[in-house]
Amino acid sequence: MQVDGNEFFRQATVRICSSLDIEVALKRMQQYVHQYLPAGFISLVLFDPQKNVIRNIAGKISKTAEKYGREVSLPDTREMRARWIQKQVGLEAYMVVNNLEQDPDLLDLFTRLGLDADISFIMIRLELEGNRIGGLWVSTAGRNQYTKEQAELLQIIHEPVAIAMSNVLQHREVLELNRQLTDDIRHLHARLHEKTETEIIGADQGLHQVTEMARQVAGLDSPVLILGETGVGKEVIANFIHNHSHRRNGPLIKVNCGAIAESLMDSELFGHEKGAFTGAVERKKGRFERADRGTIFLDEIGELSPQAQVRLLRVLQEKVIERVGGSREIAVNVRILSATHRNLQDMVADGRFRQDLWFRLNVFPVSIPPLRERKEDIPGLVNFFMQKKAQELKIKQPPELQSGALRQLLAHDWPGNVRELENLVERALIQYQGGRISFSGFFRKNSSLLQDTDELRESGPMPTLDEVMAEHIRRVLKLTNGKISGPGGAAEILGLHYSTLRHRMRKLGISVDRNLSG
Ligand SMILES: Nc1ncnc2c1ncn2[C@@H]1O[C@H](COP(=O)(O)OP(=O)(O)OP(=O)(O)O)[C@@H](O)[C@H]1O
Repeated sequence: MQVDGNEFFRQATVRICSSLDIEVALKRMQQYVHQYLPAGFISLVLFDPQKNVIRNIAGKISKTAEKYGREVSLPDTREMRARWIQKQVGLEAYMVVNNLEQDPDLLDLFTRLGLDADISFIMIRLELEGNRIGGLWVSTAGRNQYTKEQAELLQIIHEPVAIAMSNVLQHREVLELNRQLTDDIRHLHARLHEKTETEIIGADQGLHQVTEMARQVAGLDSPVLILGETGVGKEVIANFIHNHSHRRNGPLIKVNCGAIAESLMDSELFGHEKGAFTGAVERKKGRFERADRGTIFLDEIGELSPQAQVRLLRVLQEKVIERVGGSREIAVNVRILSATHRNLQDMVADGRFRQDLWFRLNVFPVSIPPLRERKEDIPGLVNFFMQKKAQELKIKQPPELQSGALRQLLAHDWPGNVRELENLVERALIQYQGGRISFSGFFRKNSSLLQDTDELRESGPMPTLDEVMAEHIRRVLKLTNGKISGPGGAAEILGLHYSTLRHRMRKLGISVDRNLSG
């Protein structure tokens, strides 16, 4: 068929520029080109000379190929590199392959891509400002389908196609930057609303040693492992270390390793490339990348899956991460703080936690004692939480404590540590109805005397009311060391006048050591 080159150029250019959606534009151009040469498949292939890889960015190169293919390494032979990089237009402006069997390098590439080798194709070199950016691929099934003249006809449109390809890439980059910005803003908003308390109550008392250790290590980049029961304030110490380090203006990214599904852990920590797995519709930065030039706080580190432990070890050793589905190493500059309420040493002994990872994390362990071992901190904590919670609940003036209230708090065992104390103060303030505040109601409700009905039914013959009362009074007397009246005495805790309590005790046959009674 006689073809007017100028008309071909004009019509093909109009089509490749006809839509912002490159898939639509490419399809229109394919339909036009197909009138002059077989064009079953048409695609734009990007070439990255640094990595010596190619990637399909629009259209399809065959029936079975993925639409947006992954990066594929080119065989690293001199001939192959010359084909893609040399600029001898005329010799390398296009490539016509009618029989892959005659081209071992290309055949190898096709085999690796899992593509049918029984095809013919033309690849037109695409350049922009003298640099090779990729190729226009046109292919059809069967051998010996193309002539040199057809390739030369296609070559006429290399410039408009290269410009269209460059526009697509820039447009996608803008979209990706936009998405990352939105993602970053979302994270910053989340951080703004996170509590980042830096004040350590008890820094001069029960937490003196812990605070000193945190201060010593804060300025260094060493990993710190923060140990302690749940709710003791591990996160408070992590905040303190970050805020006293040279990274304080960088991000502090918190990860609760126990709260992330195991299947998502790798992608959460290290990010993923688009298409890395079903649902990975966009590239996503992981928490390590977000923490770059800052600190990452890995809470509940004992919950990390074995795979994530291996990947974390690699970050600690090599200071690089690899996104899921990616092949590129990304350097990260991150300080690692971790915390757990578990005994990691036992977990190492049981084979549940990697010993090499434990050695790396345990460079500087800081153990926070439970609240029951530092009761001297309770008055300061109560005062702090009264102020804080009153503010949150919009109570103008936090109420004063009833005499004896503190004594009650000091007597409690605090299995839930500081968090339990914080919650108790909040509950008391919510229910506050004026006057001085007391916490006795909460402790009474928690008493084991008030078992639920099932437990009661199973616990054998029911005690009489007098027996229950007698046991409860004896417990309270034990708590107050036999003190009956006055602040913190048993009468106050039980909400009785002291003479009423004495009367009841006499009636129930409860005696008390006279030296202790008030
Ligand atoms: N020394 C402290 N000074 C001020 N607030 C504290 C202190 N210790 C704990 N808190 C408060 O108690 C609550 C629990 O503390 P935090 O979350 O740091 O405990 P954690 O040990 O990290 O808990 P978990 O084991 O559940 O992760 C938080 O609201 C925190 O602000």
